[in-house]
Amino acid sequence: MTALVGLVWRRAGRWLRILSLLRYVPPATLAMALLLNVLLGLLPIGFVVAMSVLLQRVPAAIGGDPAAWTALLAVLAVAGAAFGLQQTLAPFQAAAGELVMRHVDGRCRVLLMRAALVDAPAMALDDPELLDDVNAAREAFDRASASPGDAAAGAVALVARYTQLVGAVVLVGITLSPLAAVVIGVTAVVIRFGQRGSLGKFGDFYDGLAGERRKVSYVKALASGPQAAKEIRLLGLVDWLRDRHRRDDLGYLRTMWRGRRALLGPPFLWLSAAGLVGATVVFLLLAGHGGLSLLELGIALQSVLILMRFGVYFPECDVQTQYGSLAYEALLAFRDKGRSLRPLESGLSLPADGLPQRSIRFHDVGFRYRPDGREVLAGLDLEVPAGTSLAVVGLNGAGKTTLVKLLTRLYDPTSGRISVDGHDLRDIEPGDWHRRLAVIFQDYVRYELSFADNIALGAPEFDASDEELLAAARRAGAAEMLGSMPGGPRTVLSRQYEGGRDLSGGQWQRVALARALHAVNAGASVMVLDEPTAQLDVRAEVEFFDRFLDITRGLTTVIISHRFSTVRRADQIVVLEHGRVAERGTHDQLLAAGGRYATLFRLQAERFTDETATPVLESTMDEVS
Ligand SMILES: Nc1ncnc2c1ncn2[C@@H]1O[C@H](COP(=O)(O)OP(=O)(O)OP(=O)(O)O)[C@@H](O)[C@H]1O
Repeated sequence: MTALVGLVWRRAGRWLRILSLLRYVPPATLAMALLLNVLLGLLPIGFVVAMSVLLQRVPAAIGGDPAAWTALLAVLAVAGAAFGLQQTLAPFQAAAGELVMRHVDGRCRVLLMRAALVDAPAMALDDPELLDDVNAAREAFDRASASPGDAAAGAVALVARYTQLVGAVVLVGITLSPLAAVVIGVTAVVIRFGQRGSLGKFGDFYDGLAGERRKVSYVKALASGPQAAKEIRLLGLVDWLRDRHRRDDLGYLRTMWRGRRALLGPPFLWLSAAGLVGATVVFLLLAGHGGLSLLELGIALQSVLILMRFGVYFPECDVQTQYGSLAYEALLAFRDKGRSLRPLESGLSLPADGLPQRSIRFHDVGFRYRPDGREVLAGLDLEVPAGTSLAVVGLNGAGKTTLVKLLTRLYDPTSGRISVDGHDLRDIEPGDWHRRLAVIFQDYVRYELSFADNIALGAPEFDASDEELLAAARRAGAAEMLGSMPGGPRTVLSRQYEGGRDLSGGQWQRVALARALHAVNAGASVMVLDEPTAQLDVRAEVEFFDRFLDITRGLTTVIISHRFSTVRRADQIVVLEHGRVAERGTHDQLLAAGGRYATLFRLQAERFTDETATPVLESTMDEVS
């Protein structure tokens, strides 16, 4: 009993959630969709009545009575109109459903975007359970499965089916008997709920396979997308990928088929049997009635047939409402779980205007990505005086990028705190703080947009002129490449668009630098550069550092680099090791101290003079450790 109540409660909740989506549809569109569906539910009932009247009038007409012929033709016209109107309205019903779907999906896409980029902290996107949810929602919007909009449109389409059900029950009640109406109505509803119940169980089972589906889609995307195409060809991975895809896909499909057989097969047989019993009872009642007219018999028989159609799946609503509601639930789960992972707000929301005036400080900061993970930063103490530059060097995995993620508040410290001019960073309004930052991450985004837009996105709220964007490009050494672009700053930075251009890694890095410089023009005062010259050639790197002081003048700069030539001009250099500062000082102080930095610098310098491979810190670090 408790299980049944639980089931009804869950189902009611699911339907309420689907119905709540209709608030995203403009009232006029919704009213039109509902009206069309009510009409399409009533028209078959009208057709049944008209055909039965027609049947009743045939004997009189063929008896030679001209008035009966006229009446027969009038009824035929009504039946024809009911049928014709059904056919005419069906495409409008589909179009109205499409409109409902588009309105709902449009709003849900924004909801997903907000959930991923605003509600959830960055760490939520490291959680595999949350990734399954976000993937389920994204799959739906990519039309790989039913979307929330499909669920809403499916719910509206159900109105036609249930209008028909009520109409047919009423007809059976009037023509046959109230008992027959109850029997047939209950049978139809039981079969309907049974079928939907097993579809629901299968839906939950399908939901549980989200992780498997993610694996299959990843391999599919890898094999068909352009990103990995070069490496796949060169490494000869085509056969491996094909086998891997076949194995994963078949493994997933076999599990799904097994579940589908087990969950849908037996209920289908039982429910069909129940339908047969209900129909037999009604036909027995029909046979025992005796005094039915031809009209009543015609109406009763056709109504019973309409009701029996409730025993099959409805192609326009069932899969849509079932899987579309799962996609919506996944979206809501992602949003709610993401919100629950948000660090507790301090309650303060200080403006970041003018910060930092004195310094940014890391106070005994500790950090782990997951509660059960290793400590990536441990007891990190660091001060960056405002208006100065700090360079951070360290082995791969030492925690340099993590430090940047904390400084930019994508994550908060697990212990300790970061302060800006004495204010805890958590007390400063995050959006405001972000506008004070100009950041280039190691994996900065290469937007498939125009050259100008790629730069303008450094400060989207700032209405920059082309001249301002070009000034940022010139300072970053990115303006030269415009000479070879037919569309100038409007050239899309991807060959996949007409007139578009692909850029080399180094050229992209200059565009990213221009984006950061544009953010500075728009008011940012803290510049964070994670490996800003990794992809620049030697000449470009020298140029960059010749201009480094000019570019960063007056700014508080944090620069991460494996190249010592890059960091030597920084006001302060720290060597990060095991999540804490191992050495600090200026380039000259660190060289004079003769410690780790000095050893590494000399090793790299020797490499330069030997004109061997590009000197990289990690290889030299490995040699001394
Ligand atoms: N999202 C994440 N979830 C879990 N662990 C992570 C995540 N990102 C980084 N790590 C781990 O944190 C450690 C520090 O990574 P981080 O990227 O900060 O190092 P890094 O010093 O910048 O390295 P590199 O020089 O290679 O860029 C590494 O062990 C890495 O595996």
